[in-house]
Amino acid sequence: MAELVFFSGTMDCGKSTLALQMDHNHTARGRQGVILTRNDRAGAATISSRLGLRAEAVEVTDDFDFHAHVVHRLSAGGRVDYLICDEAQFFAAEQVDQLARVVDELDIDVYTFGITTDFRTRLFPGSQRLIELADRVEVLQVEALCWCGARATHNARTVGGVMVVEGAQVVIGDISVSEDEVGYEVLCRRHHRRRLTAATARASVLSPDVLPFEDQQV
Ligand SMILES: Nc1ncnc2c1ncn2[C@@H]1O[C@H](COP(=O)(O)OP(=O)(O)O)[C@@H](O)[C@H]1O
Ligand SMILES: Cc1cn([C@H]2C[C@H](O)[C@@H](COP(=O)(O)O)O2)c(=O)[nH]c1=O
Repeated sequence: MAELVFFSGTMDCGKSTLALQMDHNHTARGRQGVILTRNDRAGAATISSRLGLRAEAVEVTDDFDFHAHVVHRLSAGGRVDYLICDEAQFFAAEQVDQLARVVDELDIDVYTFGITTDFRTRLFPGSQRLIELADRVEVLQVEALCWCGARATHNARTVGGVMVVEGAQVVIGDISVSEDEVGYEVLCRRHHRRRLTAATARASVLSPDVLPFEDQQV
């Protein structure tokens, strides 16, 4: 029986790498799939991983209908055994419902990949609907780490290394960006709550006005 699976985690935990690996493994066994994504950092109609892998993909737009897209391919004589859907947090809730229809009515496996929460720790609409509808939610095994060494569970948005809490939900970006750019950093919940990024933690340790690092409740 086909299934709808949501592989989730923080930014930089290997989701796109896993998506490309899964596509490779299925293709190697003669299965035919379609890769789809929305707003990849590398540009439109592309899926990219920080390990250097990338592939062409179908770009999902606001008015894209997953069910209609697959039916169209099948009607044109194509074969579709599975869908790989990256950056699924950016999909609309209705689009996730369409993915569930693809699984249930067309018996096609749908593997989705995305971050669950935004820089304010709120669920993205696509992720929320996937958690509600998926047959399985899988948390990636490769753990991204907070600067303190604990497992990173949350995504912070930064400007010049300082965490910000105001702004649009969607701002395409990356970790490790230059000082003046909007970027992201993964943190444990404790440090996300305290808005303590690697840069601000370093600055507070270096400041003569604060207690030594180990004496602080960080
Ligand atoms: N130079 C490197 N050497 C080994 N692994 C790396 C390197 N750069 C990135 N990675 C791995 O790639 C992961 C990020 O993969 P990616 O698929 O881009 O993540 P995501 O899609 O979840 O944001 C990192 O967590 C790390 O494990
Ligand atoms: C937390 C957060 C992230 N984003 C964007 C930033 C990136 O373009 C993607 C995540 O990509 P990754 O492959 O998982 O690294 O999401 C955003 O728009 N808003 C946010 O709050």
